[in-house]
Amino acid sequence: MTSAQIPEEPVGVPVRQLPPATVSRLTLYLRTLNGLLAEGIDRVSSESLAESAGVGSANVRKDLSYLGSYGTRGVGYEVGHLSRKIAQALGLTHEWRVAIVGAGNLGRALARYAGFESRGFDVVALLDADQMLVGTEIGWLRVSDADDLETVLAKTRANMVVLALPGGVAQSVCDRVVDAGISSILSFAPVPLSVPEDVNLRKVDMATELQILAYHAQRLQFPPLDQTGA
Ligand SMILES: NC(=O)c1ccc[n+]([C@@H]2O[C@H](COP(=O)([O-])OP(=O)(O)OC[C@H]3O[C@@H](n4cnc5c(N)ncnc54)[C@H](O)[C@@H]3O)[C@@H](O)[C@H]2O)c1
Repeated sequence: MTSAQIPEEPVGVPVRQLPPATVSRLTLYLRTLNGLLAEGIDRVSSESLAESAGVGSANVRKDLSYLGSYGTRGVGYEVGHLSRKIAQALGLTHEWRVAIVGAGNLGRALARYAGFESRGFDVVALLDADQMLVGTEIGWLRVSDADDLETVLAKTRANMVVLALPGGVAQSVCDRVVDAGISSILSFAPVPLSVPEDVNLRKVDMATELQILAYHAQRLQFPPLDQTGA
């Protein structure tokens, strides 16, 4: 069966539970595929998809097989079909409406970033507790009062929340967000947060990422003795 003959999955329902590394790579493939679509290219081989996404071609074939997509030898994958399939598996065919809580340096930068919309995320609200910020315009958003969190989330039909708050208030705001019925939360706060099991919480920790990078940089600079032949 060619990829073009594979029946469509119901919108937004992943074919099966995907390994986390596959989910990360799918986002890379999707970016590449969307670039190809924009250039009017309608076929891609697993090798060139692998190369442009910066992963191995065996990874590509394995990852795409989870979605039921097996390219045709010598013909490759149909770009439009594959991009829709990945978007479905990643849940990107849903309407994601993002509210950012905390309009400080980070929240403002995120709110002004124009790249979310093209990736399927509509930033619909920006909230802060500082009355000097409430009512000011940042990008195309007016900062709402964090006291009105529940009302703003309901009014804007937000279904995803980004916490760009100081650590000290993050848990209490997170609890309110969860009580308001939000089950997808991305936190930048430098503290562990607890949420109920049915809530997806992702944490972005740049300092940890930098530490990991430092570790790898150090290994490159000072390779272990057995690799130098010494
Ligand atoms: N994870 C990362 O990679 C990363 C990188 C940078 C910053 N951070 C963290 O992100 C958070 C935000 O960073 P920042 O530089 O924007 O800080 P900031 O101090 O500039 O902004 C924080 C904002 O939160 C608001 N706030 C405080 N309490 C609130 C509440 N109860 N409800 C709503 N708003 C409230 C403040 O008024 C302020 O505007 C910090 O916790 C910081 O440590 C994380």
